[in-house]
Amino acid sequence: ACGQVARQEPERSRLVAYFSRSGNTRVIAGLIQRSVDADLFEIQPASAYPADYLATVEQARQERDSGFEPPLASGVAGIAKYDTIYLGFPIWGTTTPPVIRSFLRQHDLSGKTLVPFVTHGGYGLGNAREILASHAPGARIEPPFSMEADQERRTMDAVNAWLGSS
Ligand SMILES: Cc1cc2nc3c(=O)[nH]c(=O)nc-3n(C[C@H](O)[C@H](O)[C@H](O)COP(=O)(O)O)c2cc1C
Repeated sequence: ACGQVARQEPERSRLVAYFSRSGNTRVIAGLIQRSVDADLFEIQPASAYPADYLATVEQARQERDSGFEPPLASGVAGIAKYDTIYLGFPIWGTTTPPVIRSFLRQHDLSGKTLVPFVTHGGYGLGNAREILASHAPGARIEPPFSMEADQERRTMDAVNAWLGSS
């Protein structure tokens, strides 16, 4: 018989999941994804943060202080098939953005390897490592890759100064 064998793409075992507001972390996510041949998932809140930077800072501060975990726009289908998750985010208010806590709460990463990649505006990782450890129990968490990246605040200050003087 002429057996019809469904040709399937080999399933990828690596996932790059990231959150990015101003694009710095997204650039790194793309670099990793193309380098290690991973699936890519953008973590997004169900309701987007304000376009205004200062309004976002204030909302993020309130959500951090109250421990709020914002609902996500969507989750990763079939998280079980991945053995390595590269998780990328910016530092917000010296910690992980609230959506990262939501993401870790909603996806069981136990038994998986978690590779954090982090951008910050010059003040370092804050308590992000502790949050990852407490929210991804059972995951093997690798030392994070981190780097300083451009701050939206600096761009905003420069543009506002120019607008105010023109
Ligand atoms: C709401 C908010 C809070 C931030 N808080 C911090 C902070 O506490 N420490 C820091 O070094 N950078 C802070 N930053 C700067 C970002 O971490 C940095 O610009 C990062 O690269 C942005 O990544 P993205 O472009 O992927 O969104 C903050 C940025 C925003 C929008």
